Amino acid sequence: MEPYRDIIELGLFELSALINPSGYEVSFCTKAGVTILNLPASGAGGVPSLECPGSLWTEETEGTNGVGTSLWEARPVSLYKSDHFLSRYTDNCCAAAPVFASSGDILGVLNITTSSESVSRELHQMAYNILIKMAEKVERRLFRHYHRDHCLVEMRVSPGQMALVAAREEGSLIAADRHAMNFLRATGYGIDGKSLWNYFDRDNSFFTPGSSKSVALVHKIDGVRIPSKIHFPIRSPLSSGRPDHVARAPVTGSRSLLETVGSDPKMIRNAGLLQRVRGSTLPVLLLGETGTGKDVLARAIHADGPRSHKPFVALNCAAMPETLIDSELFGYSSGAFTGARKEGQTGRIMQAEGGTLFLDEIGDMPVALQTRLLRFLENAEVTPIGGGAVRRVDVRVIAATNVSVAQAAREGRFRADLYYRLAGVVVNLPTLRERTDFPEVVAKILADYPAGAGMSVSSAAMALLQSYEWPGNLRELRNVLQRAACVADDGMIQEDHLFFDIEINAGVTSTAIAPPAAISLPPSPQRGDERAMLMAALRDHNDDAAETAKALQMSRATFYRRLKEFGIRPRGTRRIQMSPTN
Ligand SMILES: Nc1ncnc2c1ncn2[C@@H]1O[C@H](COP(=O)(O)OP(=O)(O)OP(=O)(O)O)[C@@H](O)[C@H]1O
Repeated sequence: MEPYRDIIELGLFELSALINPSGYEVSFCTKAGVTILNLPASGAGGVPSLECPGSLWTEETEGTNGVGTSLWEARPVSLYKSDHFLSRYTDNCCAAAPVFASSGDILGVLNITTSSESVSRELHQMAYNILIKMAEKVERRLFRHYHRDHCLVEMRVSPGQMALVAAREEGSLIAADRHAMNFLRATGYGIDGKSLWNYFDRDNSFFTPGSSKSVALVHKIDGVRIPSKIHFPIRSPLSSGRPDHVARAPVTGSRSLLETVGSDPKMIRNAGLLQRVRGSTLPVLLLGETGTGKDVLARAIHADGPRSHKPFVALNCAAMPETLIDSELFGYSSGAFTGARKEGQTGRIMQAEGGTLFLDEIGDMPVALQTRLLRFLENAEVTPIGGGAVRRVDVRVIAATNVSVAQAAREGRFRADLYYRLAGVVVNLPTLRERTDFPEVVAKILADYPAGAGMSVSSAAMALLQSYEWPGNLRELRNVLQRAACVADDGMIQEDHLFFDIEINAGVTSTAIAPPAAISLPPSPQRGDERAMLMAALRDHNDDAAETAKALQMSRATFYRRLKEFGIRPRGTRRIQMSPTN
């Protein structure tokens, strides 16, 4: 179970992002019916979760219920209020879909539940459809992960159905998912000891590994062409990029100053300045908006300097009460105050001896403490609270803040003399929207994150990222990319994998934040789900608008109008070609 946990968590996360606004909580239960993972409904406040971890949902114990019935029948199940057997559940709507392991056994079920009164039968049906798609997606991810060292063939066996097989490079079959099994068995064969070429005309292009490629496998018996994609082993050095990418995450080792600064001219100037004072003890003051990378840069300055083999000690001055900062910084002698340790405590400054002391959020340091810090910076001596021997300390101080200390000094909240002491070298970090090396930053952040390493970003997704304001700067970009890397299915981040922190930002920043058009928030949960459903349907039909519209039983004109209404921007060329008669 453990190796699969990450993949299942990603599925839950993605499912939650899609249906949580309608008041659903999502969970995963083992094949024994025990909830092991749960994401509560947003805005649930103190309302207890319906499916908390550890709860048991078998048919025997709880009567007809989503999880238990789905496990029993080994198929997706949806229950709307009075469909439940026990009266205590008849206010709830739930649905569950089994997830099959690549062996064909049930691994567990994905489950959605809500007690929200506003969920109509239609909305629940939509949520159910999304759940089924997600369970299949999780299954495909599990299959791909399990067979990542084999050739993977993705066959579109019907307009809405993808089937996966794992094969050796010469075509002999290793495994097939349940959709492929159905498809191949339909020809009257099992897969044991078989090769792809028992079912399809031999395709010589299959034998030239190098990258993912699209082929049409021609069925031996009826000559039907099955559009397929072949992916050679992901770990093979031969499996290089796909055509539609603009950023490919390089593999990075430990982060140096130069790696940290990227190729933005302002950051390069900063790096040059820092290199020139590399060996000195001149204090460095890092100024920049929240999330611009001050902490990361401080660590890189230390790691790249002659003190790298000595401690790097960080103290967040905003996160501690005044009394604690004092004792944290300077330490205290035995019995200095009530509650103090008998043997006293060494302060952070002493702990950083020979190395670097990083004072984060220095602009929030209480004025009384600023005086003590100034004294230390002037004479490099520490006197623990409660007395004791004065110690000389050799540390380099790096301070950082996202508030304007110059302004704070003018207003008397920050000692001007401390400002000048700290400002030996002042480094202004540009905001993310000012940086000129955006794609490079994206690649670097992706490479830092296990699920992101090796991921590409489509041109459209990159354009969308670049159009955003990024009030949370690199930190926010990291969050968005991490989420996207979690939900992207095939190594490529697309527009609809991007979920921005708009709600969070709306609460905490004064900057005007324009959400990019394609992710504008839906006005109501129902609309949100319809949008998600449209996007899921498009994905399932390989972004083919004609096929998607047909599957949804909509005219193409209506389908395009809905896409436009929901701000869904089509990707492939087929989607933007529409005949005037439609
Ligand atoms: N050079 C970089 N390359 C890649 N990612 C970076 C870089 N700098 C910062 N980040 C990402 O942005 C996140 C936030 O960076 P950091 O904590 O250094 O910002 P900060 O300016 O100190 O923020 P705050 O002022 O809120 O403390 C990091 O955790 C990291 O994920």
